[in-house]
Amino acid sequence: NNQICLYWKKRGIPFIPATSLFSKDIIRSFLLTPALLSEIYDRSKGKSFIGFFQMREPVLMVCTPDVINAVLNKDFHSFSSTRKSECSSESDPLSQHLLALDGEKWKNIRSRLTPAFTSGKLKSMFPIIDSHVDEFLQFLEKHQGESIDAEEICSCLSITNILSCSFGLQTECQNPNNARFIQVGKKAFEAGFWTLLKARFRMMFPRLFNLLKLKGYVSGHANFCADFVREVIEHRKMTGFHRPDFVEILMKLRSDEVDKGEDGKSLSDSLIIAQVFSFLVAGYETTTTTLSCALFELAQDAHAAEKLRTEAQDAMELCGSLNYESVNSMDFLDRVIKEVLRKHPPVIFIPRVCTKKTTIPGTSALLEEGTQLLIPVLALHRDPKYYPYPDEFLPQRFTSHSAKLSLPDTPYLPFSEGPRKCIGMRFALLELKIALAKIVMDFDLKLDETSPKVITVEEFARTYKMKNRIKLIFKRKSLTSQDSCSTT
Ligand code: HEM
Repeated sequence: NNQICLYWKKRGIPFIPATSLFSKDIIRSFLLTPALLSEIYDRSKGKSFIGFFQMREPVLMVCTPDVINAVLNKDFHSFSSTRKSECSSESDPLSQHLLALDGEKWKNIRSRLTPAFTSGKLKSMFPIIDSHVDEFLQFLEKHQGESIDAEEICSCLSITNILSCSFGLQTECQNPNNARFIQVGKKAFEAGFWTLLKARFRMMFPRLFNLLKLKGYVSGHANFCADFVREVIEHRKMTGFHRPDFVEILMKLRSDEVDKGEDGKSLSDSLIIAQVFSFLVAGYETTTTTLSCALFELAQDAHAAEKLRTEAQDAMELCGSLNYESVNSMDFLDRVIKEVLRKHPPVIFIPRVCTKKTTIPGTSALLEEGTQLLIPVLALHRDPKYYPYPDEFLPQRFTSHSAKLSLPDTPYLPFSEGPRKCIGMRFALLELKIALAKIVMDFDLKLDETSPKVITVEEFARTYKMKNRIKLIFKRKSLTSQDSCSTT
């Protein structure tokens, strides 16, 4: 142990000693549990950074907004990587997606994917998402008064939107013919306990992970989805079928590039498939968790739900319908979502790896190439220094008059910051806005009595632990004038 601790000592960096390999804490240290990360953050006691060990691997936790800003933004060139070694493309062709790439390959794909997420493209996708939300409302109507599992229904809406918008699947949530595809999509990427173990193993031993030809998903299911996208691409090439989804956008980007004479570098079918997979991997669980947590909070805050309803109705009246412009004009809706993502950020830490020998920004402490860094998003979002009453749900903290809630002043990082920031942020926000605005307009919602009133950080940060936990009851608004749910 002493030998290992020398690692941080030699660099003059404050640190927490490694736990013995035989201690029961070793599992927590391998899994990087939310509770452990909060403990490490608390022990940094206002220092800009603190070293610790994930099992025996040194990791630097970056704790203050100025240094975080340097790592994510200003000195991005020294910290552009998210893992120690790339996934091998031979053992895992689907891993040639944005989340798994680094360096020039990442830069190249990122810049080519960015045009797929402009407001114009998202606006054209509005009717697709809106139609899935309407099917979702029909489901709620059919099951009103029943106790419904929040995670189950939100994951269904989230996967349907992604399979439809990214994979080109023309689907209705409730159509039994699509049920198999939805189940397979969910199973392939569900963040179960084993997926978490594999993710941590890959983080610590990337070369061994590749050598063992392990994959971050269930191969059989993933191949089924990949074959499906391949068929969609072929079908569209042959028939010229038009639908404003990501498959079409990426195919169009490719043909534009070919027109510009960049044929040699054009996006191959498999690269397109890998990218739509990244949208599923990155967007499915994150959106599910956010929507479940938003419904959980609104079910317990009748005042916020009512305010949201009034705002949605006003926006409808002003614009004639709920459309791209009206959902984006809803200021309180925006604050509700911001506060949900502050209190329950689905990505609880952001990993970075030092890509060249460099000093910690603002200090003389030297970091070697390959050093792992970690930004503890959840712990920062729950620090009362930045967010008074951090465990309360207070959308009003995000007023236009409040202090600047972004780096380098305040750590607000649900989607991260800098060049590697979530590329799907605006797509995710659009889905969440349409769903929440429409749900509160049509339904009163309350928590089932069997449901806990508080979700612990361990629960929401581990989606598989949230299953069968939050139970909600929906009641159609028009039917409930006098017996509407009283939720306070
Ligand atoms: C509420 C929902 C979501 C949250 C909270 C979220 C959060 C994040 C975070 C924290 C990152 C890591 C950024 C970094 O390393 O600095 C990320 C990356 C990414 N996200 Fe999201 N995400 C969400 C939804 C989505 C959706 C719906 C999509 C796709 C349509 C998506 C696609 C991606 C991709 C491709 C990356 C990798 C970006 C890169 O490395 O360049 N995300 N997301």
